[in-house]
Amino acid sequence: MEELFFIINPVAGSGKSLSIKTIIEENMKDYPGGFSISLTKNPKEATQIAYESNINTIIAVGGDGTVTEVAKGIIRRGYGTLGIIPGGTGNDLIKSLGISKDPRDALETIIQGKSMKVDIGLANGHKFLNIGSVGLDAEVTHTAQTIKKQIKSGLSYIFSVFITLIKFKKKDVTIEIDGRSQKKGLVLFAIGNGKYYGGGLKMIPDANLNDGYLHACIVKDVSKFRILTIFPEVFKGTHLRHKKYVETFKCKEVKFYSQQDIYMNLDGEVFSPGKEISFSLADEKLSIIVP
Ligand SMILES: Nc1ncnc2c1ncn2[C@@H]1O[C@H](COP(=O)(O)OP(=O)(O)OP(=O)(O)O)[C@@H](O)[C@H]1O
Repeated sequence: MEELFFIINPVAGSGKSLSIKTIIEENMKDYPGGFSISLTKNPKEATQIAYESNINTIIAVGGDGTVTEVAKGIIRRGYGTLGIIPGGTGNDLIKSLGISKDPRDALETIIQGKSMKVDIGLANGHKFLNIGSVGLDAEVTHTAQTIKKQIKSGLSYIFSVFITLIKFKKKDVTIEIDGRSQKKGLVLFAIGNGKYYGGGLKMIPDANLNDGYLHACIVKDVSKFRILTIFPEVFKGTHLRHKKYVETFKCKEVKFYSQQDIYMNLDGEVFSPGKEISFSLADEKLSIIVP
């Protein structure tokens, strides 16, 4: 049995992750491989801690933000396996991986140590694991990061949807999918390897983490009333049945040109890439512990 290294974000899930420290200490005390724990002291620090560690298997204890940060450290280091114990307000990636949201069960999965190699997304050179998006969603995430300071709840994302919708204008874009170009007015474009984002929205139900393809969902230019009627269906993934407004595809590469400056959301982090984004898959994969 190999040594395990846990990186805990003590503020994730408003302290839920910190409470998992005791669960780890109790359940790991007789673990033959040995273990160590590090608590992050500052935002983004998990990437550097993972990068500097020489322990092969590193477990992120926190929300999707912490998971992405630890993953980036492992990818930059060039070797190793990622484990996840969910302790955040948002843990969307585990839903695509089949990892339990119960920390004890998730720890049991880690001890069993079965892993799978997942695809890594690339967007203008930035790596991501779950979903990248442009349009309404990215603007919602931008708003959510502002209002989250006031509303400490998974519902902050839902509130942000309504606030952003009021001022939202469609995006005029050209999308080049594996070399085939089409002009569109769109509300939302989401692409990646995971199915869920935004705290439980099943945006790309057909996505697959390890099939070597990017999976995308486009919500075309529709009225705000129509968006409001379709939106609740995204929780179940049944929005795909509205084929007139919602389109899905899988591909190797997407080039995205917008007439307006846009925001891009990559695994919950908002970027301002200007007017052009290129989405593809990295050459390497990431090993993640799964049930
Ligand atoms: N010690 C720390 N103090 C403050 N922020 C931290 C600390 N350690 C990590 N962070 C930051 O906390 C943020 C949120 O982490 P994470 O997504 O894992 O938790 P969460 O509770 O699900 O978050 P969110 O409120 O975004 O849903 C990350 O951006 C991370 O960089």
